[in-house]
Amino acid sequence: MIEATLCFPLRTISRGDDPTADGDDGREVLLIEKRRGLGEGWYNGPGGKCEPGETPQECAVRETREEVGLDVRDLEKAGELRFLLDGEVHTFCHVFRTRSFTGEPTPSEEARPEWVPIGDVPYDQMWEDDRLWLPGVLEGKTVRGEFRFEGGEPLDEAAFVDHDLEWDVSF
Ligand SMILES: Nc1nc2c([nH]c(=O)n2[C@H]2C[C@H](O)[C@@H](COP(=O)(O)OP(=O)(O)OP(=O)(O)O)O2)c(=O)[nH]1
Repeated sequence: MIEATLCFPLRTISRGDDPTADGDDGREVLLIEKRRGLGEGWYNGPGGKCEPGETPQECAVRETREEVGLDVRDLEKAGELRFLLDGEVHTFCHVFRTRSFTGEPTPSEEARPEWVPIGDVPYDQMWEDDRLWLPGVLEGKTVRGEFRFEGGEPLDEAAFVDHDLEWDVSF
């Protein structure tokens, strides 16, 4: 089983009197367009696999720095997601969010970062399950989820079959 993390940096920008502004109140999330590996070509949060001896928080901080050059702090645990492939746990993913960071998002070989208004998150260019749990995570909720895929490796080519979700959990 792979242990992995995702980190969603959040900010609120001032939109002044912009009449075209939608209902996000200027709230944005830093997404990446993944340039290689699992989920290549899709949008996601920064993140990746935990290294031996590393806590999930340490992993999320390291991956965010490596992928987009942002130093995140004060991570808040927002979710635990289990991805099953053909009945076996394939990946256990810890999800974090934070409003504390320093640095400027910078592209790397792995990722192209982009601030996205939370009402414009491109769910049609993301893992199929993300539309089920990410909106709640971006609204400040906590979630525990299980997502079942079938069809063999790699996970990002398997078919998403069904899921269970529990909201407002404590970690
Ligand atoms: N949003 C979202 N993320 C997912 C899903 N399934 C899944 O593995 N992930 C995440 C967990 C990890 O952060 C990431 C995959 O790990 P990774 O980025 O290290 O994978 P990789 O193959 O590129 O690995 P590497 O060689 O670069 O270390 O994708 C999903 O359904 N939705």
